[in-house]
Amino acid sequence: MSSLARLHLITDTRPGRDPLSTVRAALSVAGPELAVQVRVEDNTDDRAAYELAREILALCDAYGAACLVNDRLHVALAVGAVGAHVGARDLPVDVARRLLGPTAVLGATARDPETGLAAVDAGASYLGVGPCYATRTKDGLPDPIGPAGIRRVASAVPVPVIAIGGITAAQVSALRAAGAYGVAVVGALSVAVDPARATAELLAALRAPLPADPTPEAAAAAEIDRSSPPGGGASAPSAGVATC
Ligand SMILES: Cc1ncc(COP(=O)(O)OP(=O)(O)O)c(N)n1
Ligand SMILES: Cc1nc(C(=O)O)sc1CCOP(=O)(O)O
Ligand SMILES: [Mg+2]
Repeated sequence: MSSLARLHLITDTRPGRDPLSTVRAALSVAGPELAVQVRVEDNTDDRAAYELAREILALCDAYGAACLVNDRLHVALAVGAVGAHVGARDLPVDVARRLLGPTAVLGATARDPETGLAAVDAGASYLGVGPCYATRTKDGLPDPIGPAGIRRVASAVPVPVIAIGGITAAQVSALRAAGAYGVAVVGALSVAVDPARATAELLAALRAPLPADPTPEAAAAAEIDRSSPPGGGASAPSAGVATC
């Protein structure tokens, strides 16, 4: 895997969900632009977690996508996943880094800049930051932090921030503008009527230029404006801009 994917699909293994078909649909659209995080319910036994991770890793390999395992580092190691994700109630980040080795992808949950910086010091290669918005997928979370919370963490740390919690394609632009490198979703894909289409919409939002980003044409035009002022000759100061 060359660089961290911007779209992370986290598996939904709650009753009535079909994680494998959601992963297949998402991979068929996103290929290597997707990372899949295998996350199982706390009461799922290790054998079932291992079997699911093995199947998902095989699917990811077929599409050149990265497979990460949530919480259970022994499962990540057992199946040969590219990395794992840990949070406050899991093994500490430095221990996870030691177990996974120096080249593994290692995500850590952070909800504030201090926790984020500590996780990076301990070896995290990206941060999962949230909950951005209200979510029904996980109980017991603190209040949503919104794009402002993403900005606080993203502006403080030198690693990619993956925003999480209540995210659909509609929120991606605001989160990217706040500094998120990418997003992680559960429900936006697992409960979608058409998960392939929902994946395409998330990807389109992640690929779209941000409002502040000039188009290549506008950037080129601005470059020409800067180097050749109206009428030619030396640059004329623009109104209200002091020059020395
Ligand atoms: C990308 C990403 N961000 C945050 C989390 C949450 O991890 P954690 O706080 O350990 O909670 P659980 O997912 O283990 O319930 C995540 N999994 N992925
Ligand atoms: C697993 C998880 N962790 C979160 C955190 O903020 O740490 S939010 C979350 C659930 C995300 O699911 P959905 O995309 O359906 O809202
Ligand atoms: Mg965890």
